[in-house]
Amino acid sequence: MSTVTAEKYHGTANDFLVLPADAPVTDRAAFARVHCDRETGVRGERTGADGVLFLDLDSSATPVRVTMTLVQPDGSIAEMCGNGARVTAVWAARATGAREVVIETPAGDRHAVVQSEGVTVEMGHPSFDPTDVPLVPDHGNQLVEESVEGLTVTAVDTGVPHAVAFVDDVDDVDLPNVAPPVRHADVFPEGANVTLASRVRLDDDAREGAPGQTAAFRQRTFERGVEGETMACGTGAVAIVAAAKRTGRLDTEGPVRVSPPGGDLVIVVPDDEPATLTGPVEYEFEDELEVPEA
Ligand SMILES: N[C@H](CCC[C@H](N)C(=O)O)C(=O)O
Repeated sequence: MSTVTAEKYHGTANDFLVLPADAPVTDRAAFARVHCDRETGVRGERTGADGVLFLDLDSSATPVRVTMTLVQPDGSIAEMCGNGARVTAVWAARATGAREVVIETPAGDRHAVVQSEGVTVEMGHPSFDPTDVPLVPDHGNQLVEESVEGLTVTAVDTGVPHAVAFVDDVDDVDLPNVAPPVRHADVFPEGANVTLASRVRLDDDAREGAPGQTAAFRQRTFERGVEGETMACGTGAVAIVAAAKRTGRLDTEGPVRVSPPGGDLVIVVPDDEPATLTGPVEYEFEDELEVPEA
C-alpha cells in the first residue's frame, strides 16, 4: 500500500487534512472516508477530521491562486467552506510568502488576506433566492421563519445551503436528533446544513480581542457531508448574520462576533458588498497516510 504526506490544520477547531491536488490519491472519497473517521482516522489531538482539502496552487499568478476542493467525510464534495478557505489561504501563504490569495471554489472565487491577527475571506453575497439555496421549485418564494420538521428556520445560501434557527440557547437544543430531519427535508433538494444561533448580550460577555463589535451570537452547526456537529462552520456564521438581518433581528453593517464551540469568528455582512469572515488558523502536524486502493 502506498502513502502520501498530508498536513493537518484547523480553523476554530473545524479541522482538515491538506494535500496538494497532484498527490497520488485516485479515490479521494475513499481517502476522506478512511482518514476523517472520528474513531479510526488520522491521529492527532482529535482523531479524524471534518474533511480533506485538495489544493492546486498557481504561484505564478498575482495574487497567487489556489483551487480548493473539499472532500467531506462521506465522500461528497462541498461547494464552499469558510474555515477551509482560511486554512487554504494560510497553506498558500506558507508556500509562497504571499499575504493575498484568491481561492477558486465551485461557489466562485474568494479573495483572502492573511494577517497576524487572523485570516479574512470574502464570502460573496448571501442569497435567500429559492433557486440559489436551492429550495424545491414548488416552494416559490424565500423560506423565511418557516417551520421545517418542527424547527423554525430561514434558508440562506452562503456558498452552501444553511437552514438557520434562532433559539434562546443553542445548548438547550438536542442537535443530533433535531437536525437530521431538517438536513434531509424535501424542501431542500440538495440538503442543508442546520445552524443554530442564540443572541449574546455583549456587555454580559465582553471578551478581549473583540474591538468594535456591535452584536454577538453563539453558534452550533450540524453539517451535511460530515453528518454531525462540527466545532465551527464559517459559511454558517455568515448565514447567521445574514439571516439575522433578513429577519429584523440585526440592524448593523458593523462587525458581528459569532462564537461556535471552537472559538470566535468576526463576520461582516454589508448591504451591498460581499460578506467577510475573519478568524484564526492553526497548523497541527504532518503525517504519512495510507492511500486506499482504488
Ligand atoms: N465547515 C464549512 C462548511 C462546509 C459545508 C458542507 N458541510 C456542505 O455544505 O456540504 C465552513 O466552514 O463553511
